[in-house]
Amino acid sequence: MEKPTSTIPLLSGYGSYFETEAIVGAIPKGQNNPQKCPFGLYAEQLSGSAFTMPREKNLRTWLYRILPSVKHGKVVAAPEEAPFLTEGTNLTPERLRWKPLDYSLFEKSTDFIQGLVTVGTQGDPTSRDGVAVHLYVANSSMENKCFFNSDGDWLIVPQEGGLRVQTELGLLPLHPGHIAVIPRGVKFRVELLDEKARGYICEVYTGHFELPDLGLIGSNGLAAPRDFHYPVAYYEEKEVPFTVIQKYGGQLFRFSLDHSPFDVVGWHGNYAPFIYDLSRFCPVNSVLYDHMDPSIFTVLTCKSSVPGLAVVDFVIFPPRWMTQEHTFRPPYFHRNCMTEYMGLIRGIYDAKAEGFVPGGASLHSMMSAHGPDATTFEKASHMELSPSRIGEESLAFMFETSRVLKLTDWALDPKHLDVHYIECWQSLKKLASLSLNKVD
Ligand SMILES: O=C(O)Cc1cc(O)ccc1O
Ligand SMILES: [Fe+2]
Repeated sequence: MEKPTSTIPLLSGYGSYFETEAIVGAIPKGQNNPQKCPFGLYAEQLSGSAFTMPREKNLRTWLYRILPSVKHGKVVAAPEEAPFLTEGTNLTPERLRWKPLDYSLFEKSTDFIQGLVTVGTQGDPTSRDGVAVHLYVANSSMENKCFFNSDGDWLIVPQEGGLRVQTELGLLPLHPGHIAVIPRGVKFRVELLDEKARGYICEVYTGHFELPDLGLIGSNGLAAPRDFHYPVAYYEEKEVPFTVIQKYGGQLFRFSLDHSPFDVVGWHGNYAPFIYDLSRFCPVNSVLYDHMDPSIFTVLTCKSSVPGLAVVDFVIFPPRWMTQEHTFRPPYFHRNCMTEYMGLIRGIYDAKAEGFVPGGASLHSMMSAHGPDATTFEKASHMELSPSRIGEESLAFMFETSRVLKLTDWALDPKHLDVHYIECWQSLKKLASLSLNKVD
């Protein structure tokens, strides 16, 4: 089922080496930094990995722009730019569930940066290791203002409202059901295509998001490299006062420009933002019996230095057929050494009959017991096991992290929580009656 596509031109191929020019000839031929660049452009390198990383992990892009990034005003602290973007300091192993972020959180006009709310953080962006979970809510576009994050990559999961993301490397359309990754350092601004927008963000301070290995699955399946789309070069030549917001070491700073920073006329390299349509995901699962671990649905991973241990995996629970025989089909009861933050883009999640609503979220931290609620357990224990379809209308996701999230005050405020969450398991009954076998 082909969906209407955006008119914004895009490049395709995860991890490819791209060359794109908004004006033919903007990229110098045969060398990166000639004495004089074509059309009087400035050459600037943006490095996403250390210069010396092995070739397969080496990330950098050459930008050919009207003015170099270095021409900007004095940097000043600007915590007021996003008052709810804070470090997490609270620890609790309790199972938590949140209501959807309220659009009236900010009464006035709120852009994507002003409407950021941190749920939890772990690690230290200044030692470049860790993870953070944020939410955003917005009702206005960023005007003559952009943002960049020195601390890591942002994986953005829109839940409501279409966005047009203008990046230094070009334009990206971003709609619910799709995701974007904006790598560390890339400047961007967010325009709203609808009246309001809301979503989730996973930030990694460590490394970068990448496609997971497929192991024995083979060379196809899950997210295919060709379904990742990158921007073509797109520039504006605007001499207007422009504000740049920078996140650096978890804190916000601001500086001004006298021109638009979206002035890159051509670029070549392999370090760039991208989008991915989650409906392109090709799920692989058990086709006979038992419930597989959710790692089978990993779209992108941010690896740690320990083989097989992710800093965070981005996992989805996509529309699919369930065919397992003599199997309890929803997620099992479990305790996990990883921490699971989940969100719902639309529909219903098969482990939770009610309460986990689109725009809401849940957190099951390291070793905290969780699983299907009592209603789901009852139903799935007795249902007839014919092939059944989790329909197009359902899409949940998980940020599964090896780090334990420290929560912000916002996240622990009962106003934002579903304070009755743990009641969903309390009516689980003892089903076994083993007293006959008891040895006195
Ligand atoms: O807790 C959850 O709902 C996420 C999850 C889903 C699943 O299918 C198996 C394990 C797991 O943690
Ligand atoms: Fe889980």
